Amino acid sequence: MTAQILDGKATAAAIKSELAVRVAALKERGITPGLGTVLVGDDPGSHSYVRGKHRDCAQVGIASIQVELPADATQAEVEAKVRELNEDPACTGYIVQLPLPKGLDANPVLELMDPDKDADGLHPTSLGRLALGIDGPLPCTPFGIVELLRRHGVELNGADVVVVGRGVTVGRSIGLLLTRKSENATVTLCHTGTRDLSAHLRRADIIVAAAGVPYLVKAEDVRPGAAVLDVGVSRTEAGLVGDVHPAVAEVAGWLSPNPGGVGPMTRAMLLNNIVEAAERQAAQL
Ligand SMILES: Nc1nc2c(c(=O)[nH]1)N[C@@H](CN(C=O)c1ccc(C(=O)N[C@@H](CCC(=O)O)C(=O)O)cc1)CN2
Repeated sequence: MTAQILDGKATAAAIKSELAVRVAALKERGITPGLGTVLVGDDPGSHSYVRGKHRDCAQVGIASIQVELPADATQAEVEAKVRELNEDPACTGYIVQLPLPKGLDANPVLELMDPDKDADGLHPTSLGRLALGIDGPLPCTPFGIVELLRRHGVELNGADVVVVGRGVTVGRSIGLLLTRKSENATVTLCHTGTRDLSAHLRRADIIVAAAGVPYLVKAEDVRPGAAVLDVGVSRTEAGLVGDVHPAVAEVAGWLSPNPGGVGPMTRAMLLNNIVEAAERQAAQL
């Protein structure tokens, strides 16, 4: 068996075309959505992701506000930038690129954001809304995964989903999305304390590998026909390496590759969150 590809690049392009139409409609009503980004430090991955986010904005007609701080910025300096974006009317939504450099605490920064401008769905209010089933911005990577599966016709209803990794951007929140009535999946969250990871993986209909451990998921861990999404990425001497071993493609029914899978979807759902927030704002006019 060779897995069918869950093509994040093509799916994200289709979503961006749909969003461009909605942005044009907002502009006709005098509303220009604007994405702000706060990028601290010189991590090359974070710089590349943020560049990608602003490139996407230009493609769909969303305005860009870019805030950059050096790696030795203080907690107070980062928080001051967040306060500025809270007050900036041109910025309808924004994100703080994670992780922050060592020595900075992301949680107080996220808490300081205006929840109505949270484009990442990572503010405590947004995560609380998700837990309570109240509409609001959804975390971009989990949202992108759901959308990628949905647009390829991969069944979530009743599926056994095994997630590996408990980071805040994926593992912590994806269970909240996938166990909603609309998705109706059963979710197991595995992490470094999990006793027999292979046993969990082998019974999964869908695997979301978001641990940041090179080739953690091997072909022998995957049930034939399962859908496997490679989310984690590690920078090694051999270049960027995902969490899923290439031989998994011979066993899985569906494979979301890395790159070209969940990454572009994360960016597309960020734009979606910005457009939805602007539409909510337009409905109040
Ligand atoms: N504030 C946030 N920080 C982080 C998030 C997030 O959702 N919000 N997620 C990740 C990084 N991330 C988004 O910021 C991200 C990761 C990957 C991609 C992407 O498009 N990847 C491409 C490859 C790009 C390259 O090689 O440089 C792909 O997978 O094809 C976009 C965004 C952690 N931080």
